[in-house]
Amino acid sequence: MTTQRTARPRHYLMCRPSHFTVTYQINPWMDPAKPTDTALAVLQWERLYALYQELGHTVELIDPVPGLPDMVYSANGATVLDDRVLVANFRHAERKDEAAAYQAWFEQRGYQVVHAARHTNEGEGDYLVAGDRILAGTGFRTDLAAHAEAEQVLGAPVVSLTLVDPRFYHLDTALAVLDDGEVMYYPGAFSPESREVLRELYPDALLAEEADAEVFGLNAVSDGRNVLLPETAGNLADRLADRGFTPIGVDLSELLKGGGSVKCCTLELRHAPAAPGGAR
Ligand SMILES: CN(C)C(=N)NCCC[C@H](N)C(=O)O
Repeated sequence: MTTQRTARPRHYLMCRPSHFTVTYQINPWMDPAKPTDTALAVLQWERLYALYQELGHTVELIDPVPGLPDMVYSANGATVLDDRVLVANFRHAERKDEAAAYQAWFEQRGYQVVHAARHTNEGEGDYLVAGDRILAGTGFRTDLAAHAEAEQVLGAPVVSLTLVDPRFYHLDTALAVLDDGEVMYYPGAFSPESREVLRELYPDALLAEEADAEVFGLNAVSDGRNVLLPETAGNLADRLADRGFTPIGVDLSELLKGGGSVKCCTLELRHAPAAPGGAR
């Protein structure tokens, strides 16, 4: 019998790709010699933005900043748990200034804790909240030392996972949280030790094949029932359907040129009810 899945309304932060282009290379997917089409990127992004709202989710927006073309990947801006925000501290100079924009956005909304990170971390690119724990990537972008800082600031136990394949440079390219206790991942992206950790924590996980991982199929967003993922990850979509999820294919081919897809464009805001007199 197929498991019945229940969607939970979510709250997301997105950034319109008004200034999207690829003029530098900080991951293997980016090629500045390949032309980009900003108008098409905006159109594809608008479809994702509309889709979330059609599914009953709330989406807030942060203003894109000229000269910060990667700001569309809002998942990298911070990690939010209840009323606590750990702001990103980007590895590469090209993205460093994004942190101030994200920090200001959260401060203006009256979050209790808005922590400017001491250690290099790239937000939900490497921190995925999975029920009561945080799965944390390291190896390419987020420093291992940052994981202890995340645990302290966000107040949840962190499980460190080491990424070993440069194509999958953020945890959210290699693993997606489908529900509090359920994940899908591509084993080949992880060190043998981390594969063992994942096997123990999630013996029933959906294991993705390389072909689906390579088209960023794991860069997916789930609300517990609907799973939005790149439309090219057809095999993975079928396997999600077998497990009772509703896969929804999305075309973000322009944003793939920057090395990101659905999840990268989506930062989840998980917060407690605003305190009396709070700004939200
Ligand atoms: C799924 N991924 C990797 C993300 N969470 N973010 C995409 C960041 C892309 C940007 N050009 C960079 O290389 O930082």
